[in-house]
Amino acid sequence: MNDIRALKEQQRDKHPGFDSYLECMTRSLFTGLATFSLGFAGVYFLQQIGQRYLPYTRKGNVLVATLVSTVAAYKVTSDRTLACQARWMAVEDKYSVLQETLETTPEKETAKSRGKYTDSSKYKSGKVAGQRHKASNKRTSTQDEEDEEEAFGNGASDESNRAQLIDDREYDSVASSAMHVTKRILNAQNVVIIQPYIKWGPRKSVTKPELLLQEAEALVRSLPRWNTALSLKVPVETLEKRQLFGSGKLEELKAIIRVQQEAGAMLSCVFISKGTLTYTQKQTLEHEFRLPVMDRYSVVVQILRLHAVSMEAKLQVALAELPYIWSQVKGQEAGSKGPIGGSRVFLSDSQRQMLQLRERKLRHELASIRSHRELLRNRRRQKNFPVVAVVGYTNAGKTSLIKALTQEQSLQPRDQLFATLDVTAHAGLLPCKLQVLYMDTVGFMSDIPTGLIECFVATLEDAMLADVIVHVQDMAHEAHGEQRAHVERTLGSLMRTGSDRTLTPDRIINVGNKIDLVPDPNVILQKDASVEDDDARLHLISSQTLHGVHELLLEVERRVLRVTGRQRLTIRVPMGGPELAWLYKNAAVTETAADPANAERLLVNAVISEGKLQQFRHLFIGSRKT
Ligand SMILES: Nc1nc2c(ncn2[C@@H]2O[C@H](COP(=O)(O)OP(=O)(O)OP(=O)(O)O)[C@@H](O)[C@H]2O)c(=O)[nH]1
Ligand SMILES: [Mg+2]
Repeated sequence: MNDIRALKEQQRDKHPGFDSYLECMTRSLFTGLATFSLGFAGVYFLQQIGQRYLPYTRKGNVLVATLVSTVAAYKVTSDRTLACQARWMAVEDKYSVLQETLETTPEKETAKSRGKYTDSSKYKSGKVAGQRHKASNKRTSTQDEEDEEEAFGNGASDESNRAQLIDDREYDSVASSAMHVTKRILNAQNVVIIQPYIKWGPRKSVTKPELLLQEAEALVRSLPRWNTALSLKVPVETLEKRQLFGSGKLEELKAIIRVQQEAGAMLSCVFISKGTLTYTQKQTLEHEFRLPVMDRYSVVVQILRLHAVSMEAKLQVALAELPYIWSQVKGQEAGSKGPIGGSRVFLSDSQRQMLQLRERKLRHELASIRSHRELLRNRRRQKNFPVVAVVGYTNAGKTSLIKALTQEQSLQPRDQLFATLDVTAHAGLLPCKLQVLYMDTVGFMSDIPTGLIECFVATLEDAMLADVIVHVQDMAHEAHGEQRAHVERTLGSLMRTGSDRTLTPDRIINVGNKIDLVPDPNVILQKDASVEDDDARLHLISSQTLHGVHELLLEVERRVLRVTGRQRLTIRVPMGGPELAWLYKNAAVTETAADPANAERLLVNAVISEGKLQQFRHLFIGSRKT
């Protein structure tokens, strides 16, 4: 697993002997030999000086030097070996627990299909399974498997039921007539983008129309083989009008499209960048333009369909499509007499039943996946790894930031909207050597109907329950202020709806990303200097050049320690005793040193939670003082 390998490599420099037992022993032996040589040379040299005054023989000198350096070398080697052994065993145990935690996150499915992590079955056999058994000595792997079966029911048949739900031809034809979405984009699509905006009055668009248009273009760019043939912004009085635009404007738009077509452009569709078009608006515009018309909802659904990798994400997207189809059907039933010419959604009785049944099945399957997620979340909590969720507007650089913080090479940031559709866990190491799990999340976007986002809210539950939330903002984006406000509003409403945790400022770290693209970062710094609460300050970084990433890591550490009630302590433990191994396993050990006051003891600097400290006290203290 790449996370584990990267972590081990990071630790390797800091912990001699970390990587393998053999290496551990070899290093101890070399330290012993070095002590012997230095000791011998030192003692011999001192005796040579003393020989002027005392009657030493050469043989005597060698004998004394050998004796003294052998004792010193023995002491150093044995202490080092014991410490090394304890550390090696404990750290390996701890990693196997981490490995198991990552393996059993809901992302296991995603990871498998992306080939991101190694096959989990490998860890259930042989050496690693043995270690896992040792590490989680209260739970056996059989218990784990029973839990999984209990939560998932009969795994294989569930999988095939879910795959059937996704691959349903009858449904696909209904979806394609209602939304113009397709399973695969086979041919190049030339899209006309029209961005309507209200110029005056109380309902005036908050975001500048140029920025809205840029976002619409970015949505089109996120689809393979989709090109923008033409993009226009059009002022309107209201977004509710039957034909959306005034008659004069509509004629103007039709003429522009006609000119394009006469010049030989093969236009595929018109993308009206409005959340959802009503059935009548869509019908009217399709009739007028003589081209299929899509709105933001259907374009986003098309992107989500193509980017969904895990079964959960696919089911979520499938569920997100249904309200849209029903709204089109209802619009038609309401007797809106749209002109003939648009794509009508005729549903037979059996198709209606099919849609109703599909909705029930999708909800059932998602509920079962979510109960499994809950189970895994509880298990992850028991394992006590602090969780840091990375949230933000789509394309702000969440995945890139996690890559910068964890050095996990398998993460592939993409310049696409909604590139990440699954909440995935990635192991990282804080400067104090405490392991944390970073959760990558689905990006937010404004002007996306709530029905579409609701389906992904459940995946954000994990993020809401994280110890610390990192809010990534794209400082190079002109509308970063609006984007930040939108994310904060959405996070606030998510907290109100489902979570038992409050969104206190000490849990949120504001990160200003892509600072390498900002011509004058001082302007941002000056603005931020007026913020009184230190916790609300913006941390300026670039995930690409890694500028400010180390400072951010220190801030993440500070918050994690504070929020999770962990503390740094120096604990005195007997050399080679069980205490050291216990600390390596249950706390983050930063440093060990010989106790100058007592040669039999070690001073261990560790980061430990209050609960674990109580446990340590209970297990080891009482009979002795630390
Ligand atoms: N110049 C620059 N580009 C960056 C930086 N961080 C991210 N990017 C680029 O921004 C694009 C989006 O990055 P991602 O990390 O995929 O963004 P995201 O927030 O995970 O996006 P979604 O998963 O789609 O919501 C990619 O092309 C990155 O290479 C940065 O600090 N500087
Ligand atoms: Mg991402």
